Amino acid sequence: MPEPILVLDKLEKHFGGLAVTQQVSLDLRPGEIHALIGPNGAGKTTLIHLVSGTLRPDAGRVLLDGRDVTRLSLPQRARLGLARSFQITCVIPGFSALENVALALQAGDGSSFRFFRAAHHEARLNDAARATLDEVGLGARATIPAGALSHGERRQLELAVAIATQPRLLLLDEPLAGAGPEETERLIGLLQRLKARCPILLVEHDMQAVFALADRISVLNQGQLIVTGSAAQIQAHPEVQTAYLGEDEFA
Ligand SMILES: Nc1ncnc2c1ncn2[C@@H]1O[C@H](COP(=O)(O)OP(=O)(O)OP(=O)(O)O)[C@@H](O)[C@H]1O
Repeated sequence: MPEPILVLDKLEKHFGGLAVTQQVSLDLRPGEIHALIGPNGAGKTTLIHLVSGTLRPDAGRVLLDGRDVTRLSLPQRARLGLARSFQITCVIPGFSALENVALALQAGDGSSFRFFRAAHHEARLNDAARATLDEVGLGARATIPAGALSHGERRQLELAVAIATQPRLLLLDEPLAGAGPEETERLIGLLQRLKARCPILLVEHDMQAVFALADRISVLNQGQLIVTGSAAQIQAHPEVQTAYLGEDEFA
């Protein structure tokens, strides 16, 4: 089995007296989509914050490629290849899709944003940006301002911006939220293709999408990890069914 890219080791987080993350351990391996699910308030978003570096755990460790990054800030983790999409991704509405990706590529190169005017004329950068847009299925929309893209296309662009920095992994918090049925299908296909290049830790409420996409699923409930397993394993798990009582995902 390949070495995991990301390891969460007994992570703990409290907000006042509330234990929101309790001894949570899981890993993310190359080529996989690992979905994190659980009822409302289970602690999924908090766990993503602990991984990205927005929040520091009270105890436990986050390892990226075997390196302990627990004490590193969000930008320091991002530089090591931890890309979080959709909440911190900066897409500039007035810039074309191509310019947005070129800017991300340039930032990933370590060059200064001061040079972006010159850079967007640079053929090499544009070729790479175009290839990234092709990869997410937006090649034909390269010249359209980001602000004029449809909701689903904007998500595709956000993914292009995220992968332009050549991350080691992607943290995706509800990438399908607000997408219509066709857009959802397109995004599922895209995530399926992207995972070979970049493994994905995914928080998603759309259970059908989770079952279609995830190689492994971890279920959180009240801050505790109940089980990690395949879709069939977690669907058959009695504690998972109890945790979801009253919610419609497993009805
Ligand atoms: N900054 C905070 N201060 C205090 N309590 C918080 C804070 N952030 C989250 N919580 C609490 O922690 C618990 C877990 O919240 P979290 O947002 O991580 O859950 P979630 O599984 O992502 O929920 P949802 O599916 O509804 O988005 C909730 O009870 C929430 O009210």
